[in-house]
Amino acid sequence: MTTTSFPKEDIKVLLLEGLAPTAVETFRAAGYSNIEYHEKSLPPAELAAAVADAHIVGIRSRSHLTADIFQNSRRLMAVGCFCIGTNQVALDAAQARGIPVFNAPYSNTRSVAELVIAEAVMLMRRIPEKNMVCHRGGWAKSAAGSYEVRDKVLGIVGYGHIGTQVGVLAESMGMRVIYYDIETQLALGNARATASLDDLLARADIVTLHVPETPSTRMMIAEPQLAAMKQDAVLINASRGTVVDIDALAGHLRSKHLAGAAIDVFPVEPTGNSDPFESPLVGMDNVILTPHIGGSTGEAQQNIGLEVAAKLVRYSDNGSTLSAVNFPEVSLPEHMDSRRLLHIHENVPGMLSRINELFSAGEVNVDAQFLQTRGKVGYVVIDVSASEAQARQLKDGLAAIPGTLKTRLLY
Ligand SMILES: NC(=O)C1=CN([C@@H]2O[C@H](COP(=O)(O)OP(=O)(O)OC[C@H]3O[C@@H](n4cnc5c(N)ncnc54)[C@H](O)[C@@H]3O)[C@@H](O)[C@H]2O)C=CC1
Ligand SMILES: O=C(O)CCC(=O)C(=O)O
Repeated sequence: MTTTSFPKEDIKVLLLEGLAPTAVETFRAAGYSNIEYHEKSLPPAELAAAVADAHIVGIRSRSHLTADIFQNSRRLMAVGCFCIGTNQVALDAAQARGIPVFNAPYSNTRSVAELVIAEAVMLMRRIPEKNMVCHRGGWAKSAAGSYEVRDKVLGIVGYGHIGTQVGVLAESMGMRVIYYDIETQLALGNARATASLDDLLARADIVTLHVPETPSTRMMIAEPQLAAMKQDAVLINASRGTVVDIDALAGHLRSKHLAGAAIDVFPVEPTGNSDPFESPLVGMDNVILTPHIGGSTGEAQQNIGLEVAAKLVRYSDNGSTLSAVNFPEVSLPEHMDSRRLLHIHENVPGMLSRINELFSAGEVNVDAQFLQTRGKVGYVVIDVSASEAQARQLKDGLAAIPGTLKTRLLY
């Protein structure tokens, strides 16, 4: 009674970007054997073709799933972002095709926060420059420009899951934490909200960015904001590359207005480890450059693999969409004694009555019904006591309702 409407071995799972083995194991343990696994992201044309052939797709931050890809991927049922950010996915286009997108909103939070704290210490001690001098066979033993982080002001831009973790860790080391967020956020410990971004930039010795990529955060730290930072302050960006004007940052580092930076994310990132990396910051001794590894720890990747794969399996097996980022959220009980029909449709008036007419005309007993809408999409789940043939007939009937985006039958 828990198999999906077509055999699980026919459900093609495409996993890109070297997802942790826990992801593959979770699919296999749930009976999904048709798994195509890639260590890297794919070039755009290959990606489009591979996604068009898949029912379930798992990616990280490098694979850009565009509106065109969704338009041409008729089999696609669900997408899993095995990370926090979902800016690489055209979420509205996915929604319009009836495709839920899941992510792992917390699994790598701690990993990013730890890296940021480590970088704050390294930058305040001017370790990047000293490290380079040693590598070149020199010796730069000096306390000039080196400071403890204790009692320094840490300015956190974006006080969400990661920002708050960074703040808690920083306070435990004696830093004074201030933050700026567009939403009113509960201050943890002794952290204090600032009145504005400019206020934060004028007061912080260390500025760290933890905002998502959105229109409001694009180039949020550009020339005027960099100019507003304190002399000898340092900047850490482990959010998204589009948040900082990287050329302007290079200028402020070169002129020694800013003492250093640690940058993990870039406006354009290589698609794989064999591709070249280019940035105006390359070769600058006062900059720590890392290849988007804020969330790349064993712990984070294992947990993300389990979490997102489990969400995809649950949706495929049971229809639950809890924590989908673009889709009506429904947490469903198991349906051991019923057959379950899923109907994803355009969110227009009268849809539910058309669905119900179909069931009363068919004289089928409805055991349970769940409805949720979000944006332009509605999602109805109906459990029925019906034979397989009756259920298939109902599925065909549902598919014929104008405005239907997708239907599925779970046994
Ligand atoms: N470097 C890496 O490997 C990783 C990077 N990230 C990035 O970090 C970002 C933040 O992650 P979380 O803290 O989990 O997200 P979150 O959603 O919990 O927090 C983001 C915060 O930023 C605030 N915000 C949004 N727009 C803003 C604006 N214009 N000005 C000020 N605040 C604004 C939000 O209100 C929210 O409080 C993710 O969206 C992702 O892009 C996440 C994980 C790993
Ligand atoms: O590890 C990754 O591929 C992406 C991490 C990240 O940026 C995120 O979780 O948003």
